[in-house]
Amino acid sequence: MSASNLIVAADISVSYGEHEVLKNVSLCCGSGSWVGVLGANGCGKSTLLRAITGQVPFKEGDISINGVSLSLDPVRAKSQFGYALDSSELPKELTGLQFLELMASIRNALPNDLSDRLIKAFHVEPWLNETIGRYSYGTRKKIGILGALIGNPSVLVLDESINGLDPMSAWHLKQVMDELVREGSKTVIMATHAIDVVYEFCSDALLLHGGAIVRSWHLPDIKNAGITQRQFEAEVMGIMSEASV
Ligand SMILES: Nc1ncnc2c1ncn2[C@@H]1O[C@H](COP(=O)(O)OP(=O)(O)OP(=O)(O)O)[C@@H](O)[C@H]1O
Repeated sequence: MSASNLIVAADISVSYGEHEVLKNVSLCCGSGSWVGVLGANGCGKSTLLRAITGQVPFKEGDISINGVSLSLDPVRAKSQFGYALDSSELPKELTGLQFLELMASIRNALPNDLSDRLIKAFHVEPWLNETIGRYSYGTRKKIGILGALIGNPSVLVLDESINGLDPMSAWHLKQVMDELVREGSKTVIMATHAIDVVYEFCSDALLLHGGAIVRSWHLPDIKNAGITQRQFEAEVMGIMSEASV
């Protein structure tokens, strides 16, 4: 990964009560990287993203976002990323437009070309003056993604954001994320079960199991070595089934 690390997690552990979900996890995501977090249901992918976004406390270690420590300066650290809110976390009583305006006011930002482009590409314009509670699952996902992009943050955190989008919207989202990371100044971290998307678009992949990162890949290296998507998928499945024994 790149020398300029926008997300650094050093030796963090996260528990819900007595249940320890992440154990001494460390990772670095450099600028210009798109990191896919893979793993079986319940392995802790969302928990890792919640720790990175300061929504669950971690024990030991630290997390820094764009060089700002979440423990020492949580407000400034949280201003460094855009997090695509889960459809269940969105304020149902606000219209889509009010939600986007709220995000813009929190981030002291104006709507930018990118949000305008995605609003059109996602075909959400007709919904912007409706309350979010009336949206379909996919439309709520789209508004969450649009909210994350407001203010042009250096770090984008996506939790299963492609899941539930119609194919055209998913295609636009992948293109936009690809363009953003290729510009070189951003990093995207994305929890997903879509191994095909990880193979095609991500620069790096991590596999979580048993509360730990059990394997990581730099995708350009494996592609240069001639490993196909099917072989990559088979390798991931092999490790997941071995790890489950
Ligand atoms: N708020 C919570 N309180 C208690 N336990 C929780 C909470 N959130 C998650 N867990 C537990 O933590 C573990 C990891 O959950 P998490 O949602 O991070 O997994 P995941 O890898 O994102 O799963 P999925 O692929 O199904 O989305 C699970 O055992 C889950 O039951």
